[in-house]
Amino acid sequence: MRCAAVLTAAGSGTRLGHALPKALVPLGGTPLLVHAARGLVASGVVDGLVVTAPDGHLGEVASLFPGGRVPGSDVPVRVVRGGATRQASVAAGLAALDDVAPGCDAVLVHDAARCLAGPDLVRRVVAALEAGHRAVVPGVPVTDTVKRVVDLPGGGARVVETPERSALRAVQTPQGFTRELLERAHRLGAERAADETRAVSDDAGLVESLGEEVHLVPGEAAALKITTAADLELAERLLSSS
Ligand SMILES: Nc1ccn([C@@H]2O[C@H](COP(=O)(O)OP(=O)(O)OP(=O)(O)O)[C@@H](O)[C@H]2O)c(=O)n1
Ligand SMILES: C[C@](O)(CO)[C@H](O)COP(=O)(O)O
Repeated sequence: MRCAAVLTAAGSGTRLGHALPKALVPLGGTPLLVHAARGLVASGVVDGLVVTAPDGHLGEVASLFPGGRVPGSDVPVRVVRGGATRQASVAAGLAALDDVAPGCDAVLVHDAARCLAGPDLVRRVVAALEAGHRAVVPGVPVTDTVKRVVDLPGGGARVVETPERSALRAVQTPQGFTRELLERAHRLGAERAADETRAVSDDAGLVESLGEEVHLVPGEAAALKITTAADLELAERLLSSS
């Protein structure tokens, strides 16, 4: 199996509130997106990488990959301009796959924001693809009780349902797909984007809307998504204790 990865790094990081776009924020002195790229490559199962960069930062992102390679490896990198949404950024990345891994038949989609995801996690996702699954997500059990709510007209919200917790998983990235399935799911996603009221927040969600099966593999705590300043502090502690 020939596997390429799309590393989504084009978000602004509004909830983090840093002066830099989130993927360029340093963790232990190294930008989040470089940590994430190294984690993918350390798995030994990624043949090429497309990075989606924030508008206005393409040169800066490219300079993090001297010679067009992930530092410390010979894995080729192409930097492309991301889109207005994560979904649009992934689609832009998919269009460049053949520049880094011509003819690849599997794709990982990974968030720069999950910068500490480790090589074992990446290998678990790819092993499930190699075993014949066409869509694979890593997930961890949910530890909070989750409520479905509706907003009230005057403000606040009302609980309408408590889903059975044992059946819930918080899903992470990298998510893995056969290339054919992911490209088909994104074509459908682009068609629906204009009139869809409920945005799909991950790639597996697009695949599910095709009626295709998505396989779950165990996730890991280190693959937390850096969303807020508190997440960044936690990641700093995890990094310095590793
Ligand atoms: N238009 C976008 C939006 C997000 N992303 C990437 O998708 C991942 C997950 O997105 P999220 O954590 O929501 O990042 P931001 O959109 O930057 O965060 P915020 O919503 O707080 O602005 C991140 O690695 C982010 O860089 C992207 O490539 N293109
Ligand atoms: C793809 C993802 O990381 C899976 O948990 C998540 O859906 C991204 O969500 P965000 O709101 O774009 O951070």
